[in-house]
Amino acid sequence: MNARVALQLSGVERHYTQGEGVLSILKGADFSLHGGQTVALVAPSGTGKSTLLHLAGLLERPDAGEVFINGQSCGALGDEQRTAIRRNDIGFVYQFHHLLPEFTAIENIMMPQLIAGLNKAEARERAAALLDYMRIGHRAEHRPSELSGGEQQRVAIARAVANAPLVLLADEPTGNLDPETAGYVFDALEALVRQSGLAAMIATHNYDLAARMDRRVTIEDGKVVEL
Ligand SMILES: Nc1ncnc2c1ncn2[C@@H]1O[C@H](COP(=O)(O)OP(=O)(O)OP(=O)(O)O)[C@@H](O)[C@H]1O
Repeated sequence: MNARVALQLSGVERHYTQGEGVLSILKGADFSLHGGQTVALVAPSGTGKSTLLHLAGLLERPDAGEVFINGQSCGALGDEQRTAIRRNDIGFVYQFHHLLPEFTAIENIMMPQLIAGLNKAEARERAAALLDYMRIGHRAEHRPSELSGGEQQRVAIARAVANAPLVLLADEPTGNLDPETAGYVFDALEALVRQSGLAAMIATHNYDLAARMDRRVTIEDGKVVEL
């Protein structure tokens, strides 16, 4: 295993104001994840899984504490630098694929690479390789509406890793799939993580899938706890 710490949260706090009161979701959460490692985030609804993923993915800023990506402290960085890290080092997969409906599967995977500055030929070549790796090369020219749920999620995973991120964050990536489809989408995700050495944190309510990951954590009293 790659011993590099790809993602670290240190003393992270997140509080939301709700009317007159304050809802404290994270209260000094510590967590770290190495390259090549998978961790399942399994916690009851409303305990802060999405909040944790958003903070780890630099989509939100913590009220206190620090998020490190590949050893770099991100709190003091400006929005532009955070966006650059998010674009280059972090991949996201959501429960619903969020693919662009008017573009084909391969174009959806090319998009983040073009934004990152690759030329079209390079982006297409990598997108095609990822589609093959996810065993959906034959669906490259189809639009999302012409793909099954499992195929859409595999395209979304390929898109998330198109720029070879260090960290993959997934929020219920198989949540809207039947168990069998969820199983093979997860197989593809797992193979990709092993092969690429990225660090993956996957929020899931599926205990069978969680059991297959290297680690399992939950959120208890605003802290990240190993299971
Ligand atoms: N912007 C916000 N303002 C106020 N409260 C918020 C905000 N975002 C989240 N919350 C609250 O914080 C709590 C944690 O939300 P979060 O979405 O992180 O939970 P979750 O564990 O991902 O839940 P689920 O499994 O249902 O998706 C919830 O009670 C939610 O209502």
